[in-house]
Amino acid sequence: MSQSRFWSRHGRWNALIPSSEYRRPWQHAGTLKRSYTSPAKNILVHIPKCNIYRFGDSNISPPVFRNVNWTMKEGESWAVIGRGFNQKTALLQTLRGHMRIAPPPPGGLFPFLSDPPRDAHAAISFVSFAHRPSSAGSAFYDYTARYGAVREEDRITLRESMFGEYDFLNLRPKGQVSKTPEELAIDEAKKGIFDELSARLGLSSLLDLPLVALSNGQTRRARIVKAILAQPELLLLDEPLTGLDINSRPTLLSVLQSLHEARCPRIIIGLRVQDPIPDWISHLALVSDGKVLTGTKDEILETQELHTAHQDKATATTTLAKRTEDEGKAVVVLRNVNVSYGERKVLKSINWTIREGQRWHLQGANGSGKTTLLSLLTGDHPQSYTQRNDAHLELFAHLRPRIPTPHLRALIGIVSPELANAYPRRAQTTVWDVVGTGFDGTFVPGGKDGVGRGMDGSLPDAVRRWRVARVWEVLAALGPRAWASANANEGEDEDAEQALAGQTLERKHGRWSQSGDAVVETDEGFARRAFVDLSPGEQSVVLLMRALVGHPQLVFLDEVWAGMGDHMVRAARRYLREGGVRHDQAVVVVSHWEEEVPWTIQDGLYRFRLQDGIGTQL
Ligand SMILES: Nc1ncnc2c1ncn2[C@@H]1O[C@H](COP(=O)(O)OP(=O)(O)OP(=O)(O)O)[C@@H](O)[C@H]1O
Repeated sequence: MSQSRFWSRHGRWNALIPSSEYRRPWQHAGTLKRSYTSPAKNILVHIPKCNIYRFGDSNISPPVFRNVNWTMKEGESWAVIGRGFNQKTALLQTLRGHMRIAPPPPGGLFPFLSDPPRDAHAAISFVSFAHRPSSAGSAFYDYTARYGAVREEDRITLRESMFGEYDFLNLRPKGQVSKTPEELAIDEAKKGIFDELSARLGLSSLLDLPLVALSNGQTRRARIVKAILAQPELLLLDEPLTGLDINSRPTLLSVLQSLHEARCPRIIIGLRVQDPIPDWISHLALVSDGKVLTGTKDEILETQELHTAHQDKATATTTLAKRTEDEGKAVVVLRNVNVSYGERKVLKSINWTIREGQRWHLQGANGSGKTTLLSLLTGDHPQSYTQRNDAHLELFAHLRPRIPTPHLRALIGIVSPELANAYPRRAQTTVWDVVGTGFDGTFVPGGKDGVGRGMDGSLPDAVRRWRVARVWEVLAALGPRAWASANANEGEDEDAEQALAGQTLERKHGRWSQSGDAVVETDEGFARRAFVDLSPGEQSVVLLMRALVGHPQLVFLDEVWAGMGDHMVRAARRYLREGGVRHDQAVVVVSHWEEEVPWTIQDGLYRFRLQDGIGTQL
């Protein structure tokens, strides 16, 4: 069926065509028609000079946000931009009803939902790309399952995940009752929309793959499509661009723009301060140090806050030695390495040598095979064992089958979205425990002092003491005091360190430090906290500490900044550039944002790009 016939039969999902041509959403049978006459209906979000508290905190405790004055009107396009400590996400969580607003806004937080009254829980959706929530359980989730034969329970395909496995039988989701003609009409319209969105977001060729086989960026795009199909009235997307390759970003933004303009759904996006702000965004809510600054994009961009964040990137200095070329010892040698799933060839004849001391940026579009390549090097991929004939996979001067996987885990420090999702979140596991598992590359804390048992199970006392000292070292370099220092100094490190040294370091009132009453958690306090209770950004930092603590020969930093606040990123970048990794360690950074890599070409950075399965050193 041609596209125009499709639209005329089912009513258009107006968002997919320019909004100036068509502005009436939800016209197909059974869906809600909206009119926009009453003034309340034109106000989407209304927070008039209120404080925002965590539930359970009284009005005399310090609020998460003080004196918030935010009115979002129909027709405006808002982004929430946050620096540090996940405050952006806290503001978005406020819109989900996860915070207490005092006094409660007269007319409700969402005036547009008042006539006829609609349930905000049903009307507002939130998609976040933070790590696995703590509610997902404490067990280790085997993230390597996707590389091997797909298990029966993981067989559900992308298409089935959108519409249900028995959809073709036209049955209601959990019953045997056939769908009504009206339901079938809605389904058909939704499928058309789904096909259109899938095509625009590059998912069409993946619809019949098992969900577990999708790459990170492919999964993110699929989650956005699914959220849109659920027909919320307002969709909150937290960091939708993170993890998307450079070509997908404009496409996704243009889809979001047209959906928003057609109000099906309206969209608020959460961005990090360092993210580019899409042209179509007209208004910003800038969240910083317990304050929310709202206004037009131009007004907010003029404020000092955003400038400093951008300046920081330019001011860092490097300590990286000059390019080592062929001097260092080879830690990885790949020759003619291949990975395929049936007919699907993901990596074709890859040749790549990584030497000690080198810093690499591994590049490639979503689905180009970066994670697959790293999983060969970490030994997690079953095909790391089966490189035969002229294919050669050598790790730390041994052929892969000759080096036991537990040894590899101790020799490689890794941060990745897959590992972050998989890391067990047991109630009793502390930050110290998690960092301590980095020495042996395990997932279960153990050994005296929680610093592991060593490869042969007997850790000499001297090594144990070194490990303990080393945990304190990374806690100091990457923990809350380092973030506060990065926050305070905006570039002048020494002054800030001195200012901090004079402070009483104690923890008060959760994770959000308030402006004016600088409160910084001690390393000891942070080390004792339960990993599961940390914010996603804090968890990311702790997993970075885990990757670096043992000074492993090879470090993989895959989307290392995910979820981290601006201050954390600054502290971690500084540490990485200024001695956090030594000259005998090799580092591979995977990121779709060149500016996120802690080193530049001038510093001697090497680049390896995957495209259509082929790897090229640039
Ligand atoms: N079991 C499988 N069967 C078929 N294809 C698979 C399987 N596992 C992975 N793939 C495909 O392999 C390709 C490479 O995936 P990979 O996760 O390595 O990409 P990536 O470069 O890391 O992407 P991203 O930037 O989105 O993280 C993807 O197109 C994915 O769909």
